[in-house]
Amino acid sequence: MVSSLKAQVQTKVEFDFTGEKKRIGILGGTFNPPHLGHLLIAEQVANVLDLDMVMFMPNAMPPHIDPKVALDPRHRASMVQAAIAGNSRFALELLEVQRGGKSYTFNTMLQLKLEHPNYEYYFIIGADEVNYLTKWYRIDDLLKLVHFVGVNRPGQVVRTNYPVNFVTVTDIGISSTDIRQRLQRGQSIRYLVPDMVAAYIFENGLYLK
Ligand SMILES: Nc1ncnc2c1ncn2[C@@H]1O[C@H](COP(=O)(O)OP(=O)(O)OP(=O)(O)O)[C@@H](O)[C@H]1O
Ligand SMILES: O=C(O)c1ccc[n+]([C@@H]2O[C@H](COP(=O)([O-])O)[C@@H](O)[C@H]2O)c1
Repeated sequence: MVSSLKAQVQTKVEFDFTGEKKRIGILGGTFNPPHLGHLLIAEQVANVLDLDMVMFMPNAMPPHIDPKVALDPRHRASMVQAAIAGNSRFALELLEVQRGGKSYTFNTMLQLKLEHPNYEYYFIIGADEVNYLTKWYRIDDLLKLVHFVGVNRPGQVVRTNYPVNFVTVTDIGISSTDIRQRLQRGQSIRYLVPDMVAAYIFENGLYLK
């Protein structure tokens, strides 16, 4: 599968010849802004699945979201960097931000899989996104590149025929939408996001209108 798709990769690929095997979680997101729900699901999935790392991967342009709603990717990436600071198992993956344009996960994972053929990738998604997989770009091909890991999200009942491995995490009803709305109303976001993310938001005057 991977070799037959090599020709489709437009971007520069750096191959990994070490042959090292790793179990890598990917938490892709718009992170507009990142919040404690993201950190919690990454931590708990990493523990249950014994992952070596979880890469937090902000998208450039979310494929199916109004791009006007999402902040500049550089701000979102900076906030992710602030959010994951201090956790040695978490890292920032900038591939989509650097590539720019619409961030289709198939294109991204194809490139990562070519670079690291010995890594097993576990793509973590919340229950809302599990229900949406039918709409993802080249979903059947993507399923050959990654294992999907679904997690529960309050208010979301999962219905899917796709092969998703479910990990039960502590229910946490935080969303970026709610945080943006609180900021617009002048309400506190303390304890919803890490302090460093709140500081970044206030220093840069984000989400005020
Ligand atoms: N509280 C949560 N519980 C479980 N999964 C979550 C939670 N928050 C986000 N996720 C999952 O994390 C991934 C990235 O989420 P995203 O950055 O879009 O945040 P969001 O809170 O869903 O944002 P928005 O409210 O703007 O849609 C998605 O797969 C999403 O389902
Ligand atoms: O590739 C697709 O078609 C696709 C469609 C919807 C979402 N995604 C990815 O799923 C992740 C979570 O998306 P979101 O919109 O909930 O932030 C993020 O990495 C998106 O780029 C990918």
